[in-house]
This record gives sequence, structure tokens and C-alpha cells, in this order.
Amino acid sequence: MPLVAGVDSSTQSCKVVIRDADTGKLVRTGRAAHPDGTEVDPRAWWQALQEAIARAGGLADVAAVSIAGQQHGMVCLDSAGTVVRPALLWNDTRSAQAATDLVEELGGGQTGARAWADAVGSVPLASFTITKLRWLARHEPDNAARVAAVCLPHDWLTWRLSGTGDVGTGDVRASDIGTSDIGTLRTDRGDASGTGYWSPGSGEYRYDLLEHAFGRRLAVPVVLGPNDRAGELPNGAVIGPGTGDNAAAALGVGAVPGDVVVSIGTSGTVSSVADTPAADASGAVAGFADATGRFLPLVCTLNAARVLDATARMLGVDLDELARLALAAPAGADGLVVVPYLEGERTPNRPLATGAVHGLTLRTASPAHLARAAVEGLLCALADGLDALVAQGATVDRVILVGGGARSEAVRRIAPEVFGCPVRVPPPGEYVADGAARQAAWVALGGVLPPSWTIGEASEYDASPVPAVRERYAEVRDLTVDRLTV
Ligand SMILES: Nc1ncnc2c1ncn2[C@@H]1O[C@H](COP(=O)(O)OP(=O)(O)O)[C@@H](O)[C@H]1O
Ligand SMILES: O=C(CO)[C@@H](O)[C@H](O)COP(=O)(O)O
Repeated sequence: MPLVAGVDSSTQSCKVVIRDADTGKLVRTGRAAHPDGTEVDPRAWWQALQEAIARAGGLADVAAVSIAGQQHGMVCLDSAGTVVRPALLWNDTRSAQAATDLVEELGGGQTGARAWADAVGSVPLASFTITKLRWLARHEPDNAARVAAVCLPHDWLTWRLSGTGDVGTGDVRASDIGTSDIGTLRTDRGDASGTGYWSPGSGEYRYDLLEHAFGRRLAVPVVLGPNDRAGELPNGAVIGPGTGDNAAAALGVGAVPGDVVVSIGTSGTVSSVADTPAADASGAVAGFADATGRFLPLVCTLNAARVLDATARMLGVDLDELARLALAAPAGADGLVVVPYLEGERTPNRPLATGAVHGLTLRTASPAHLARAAVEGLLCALADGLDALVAQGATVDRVILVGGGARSEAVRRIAPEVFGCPVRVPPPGEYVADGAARQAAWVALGGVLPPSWTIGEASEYDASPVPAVRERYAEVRDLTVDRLTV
């Protein structure tokens, strides 16, 4: 019974699962919190990883480990492998102007957008690493001058794990010891496809675009195949390539073409597995690669589970009470609409936007109406994403709902009304970490395909569609003001 470990180093926390490689049976878990903010010192992720591994009983008895992580974050290293500045995360919007400039510089408007989509599968938005590199070059020239290599959160953690050989005995080590050779950085197709300088279509880096954005060439990680080895722990356990969190979630739920995975975590994502790469010049759909050698067209919103957190905070209730309140109000909340752009928004591209509440009357000024409108607002934004994915050719046989927000009974029950189709909710779990564990098992066991694991009985939620909810949302979603300070 070989054991394998999977890690999800996500925006809010680090989660570790240890599973039986053959059957997928869950054996142990651990987690640790990440700091808040859209700019984070990567050593905080390393510390959280060590804590989460220790809480999961260590890695001494595992045969393989893979790390999945939040996509896009810019981790800059100097020639000695030291982190140059805190990483800018996927939800940091300071590079919005850089994104606009990069599209302009490739022809502007539709021409520039088409050129980027054809080159790297996606039109750059503030989330993408390449825009953060441009921001760094223009705003922090001293830091930029020190940068020798750029990598992503999961690449950096994988590199550190291969270098330190710490097998999680409970020993927390967040110092700069360990690997320093930037030539040994590794990544995978899934995460590389979110940089803006790697092409899912050709499987090659676009060094020309990286150089164009940053001003000079940088070292980048070698892109491994789906079950290649990235390194080894001292106990002989292999380290898998890892991947971006959304590619890992698709692997974790065993998504196949026809499945649309909707994840409600810090980000909201709508994605599907595809046999051909996407290249959406509208910028709504990012043409990512997946973790199995295929592709993962994906729509991402910046505002998902935290809209529920924020609404619960405003109402002074916990998340269970928020769900109860939301279900107590009628569908459509009698016309109350929450536009959920609390962190600005990425899809649609409104980096400076703020959220809004529309339709306040004496009748709708109630906790239940606000709770309902918040759930409906975040789901409407995801339903727009589902439309964009379908417009790019995705077929929707099944919608699978995952992420922390899927634990909300209100989200599960209201989703079919807003999406207009039933949703399947797998048993509560850490599907990103599970996908990483499945990849680790694939690396350990070999084979053409990842091992087939069953994930337990999904609950099916169905309800009559209520199109009026999306119609009302569409009427007001652009009626927001920009934030006062960036
Ligand atoms: N019962 C629940 N109802 C609603 N939201 C929940 C519930 N449980 C957890 N969450 C939310 O899930 C979010 C974390 O989800 P997760 O998928 O772990 O995020 P990430 O992977 O981005 O760190 C938190 O914002 C949390 O409030
Ligand atoms: O930017 C994207 C996808 O393009 C996000 O999905 C990040 O990958 C962060 O994910 P979570 O921490 O919300 O899971």
C-alpha cells in the first residue's frame, strides 16, 4: 500500500492530503493558514507547507508528493536563488495598466488581443504573470535589475522541497537554506500556461514576449510532462511536477470532456477539459493547458467565496446562518442585486471596480434579501463565465461544484436556478490537493493515464431555472463606481 501526498498551496491556506496510491483512500490530512493580502513573501508559503505537512504526519512514509498551487503569482529570484521581493498574487490588480499596454503594443484593440490569444492562448489581464513582470520593470527598477529568474508559487515550493529534503518531521524551516540553483527550477504545462509567456498550442516558451514585457531575458523553469519527476526527497520519494490549482482540481474530480467544473474558492472558476487549445480574443476565456496533456479553457472571477464571507460579516452572522437567511428569501430577492466586484474584477475586466447593491426598497432592506442577493450575485458572475466557455465550444453534460463555497447549502440549492441546469456536488473535500495526490500516484506507479480513483457519491441539486435573476443582474452589473485608491 504505497502512500502519496498531494498539496494545495492556495490563496488562503495550505492543505495536505495523504492517500493510498492504488485506491485513493484518504489516510491523513493537515492544513495551515496563509497570510492575507495580494502581496506575500513566498517564505510564508514554505512555512505553512511545513506546518501542514507536520500536521498530516510528515512525508517519511510516502512514495511520492506533488504540489499544486494558486496560479500566476510572480516569484522573482536573484542569481543566488534568493527571493527578490514579495510575490504579487493572481488577485493583485496593480498591473492592470501594464496589461492594457501589452495589448496596445501588439496592435491594440481586437488586433492586439487576437495576437496575444494566438500566441499564448490568453489575452493578458492583471492576473497574468507577464503583466506583473512589466509592472516590476517600470515601477521597481532596482528590484527588476536583481531578477535572474521568474517562477510560480508551485514551482518555487517544489524547488524548495527538492532542495531541502525536509520530509516534514515537524521541523519548521523557512530560512533561505536549501536549493539555490535557479537552473533546477521545474514547472508543468498547466501552470506555465497561466504566465502569458508560454504557449499551450506549441508547448514552447515565448521568450520574445517575456523579453518584450520585462526588457530582457530571464531564466524560467523547465516545463515537465504530466507524470515526469521534478526531484526526490532523501527517503527516495519522488516529487511530481505539480500544477496550477485549477488543473489539479480537474484531476481531483476526474473531469472528462463534457464536465464543467465550477470552483468557488477565493477565486470563482468555470473550466472544462478539452482536446484542443482555446484562443479567445475577447479575453473572457483563458486558454490554459491541463495536468494530463490536454487543455483547460477557464473563466476566472476575482470574487467568489469571500463575497459570502463579507456578506456574513456585514450581517453579523456565520456562514451557516448566511445560507439559512439566503434560502429564506425569494428567488431574485424581490429585485435586490449584489454586484460582487469587491476586489475589482477580472471577468469582466474591471480591475478598479467596486461592488454595489441595487434595488433597495423598504421590502428588500432585510438580512435575508441581502444574503440571497449576495449568493445570486456571485453565481450570476459565474453563469456569465459558463456562457463564455460555451461560446468557445465547451459542451456542458455535467456541472460539478467544488471549492470552499460549495459547502454552503444556499450556494448548492440556488446554483441550478441561476445556471439553468442541475449541479453535482461531490462529497466535501480538498479536490486540488487530491488532484496533486493523484498526479503523485501517477508519477509513482507510472502508466499512460493517472490511476482511477473513485471520489465518493456526489449529491445532485436540481431546481427550476429562474432566468429573471440573471436578466436583472445583467441590467445593473455595469452600474458600479471605481475604487477611490488603487
Ligand atoms: N460552509 C461554508 N459556506 C460558505 N463558504 C464557506 C464554507 N466553508 C468554507 N467556506 C469558504 O471557502 C473559502 C475557502 O475556500 P477554498 O476553496 O479553500 O479557497 P482557496 O483554495 O482559494 O484558498 C473561504 O472564503 C470560506 O469562507
Ligand atoms: O487566477 C486563477 C485562475 O486563473 C485563480 O483560480 C488562482 O489560481 C487562485 O485560486 P484559488 O486560491 O482561489 O483556488
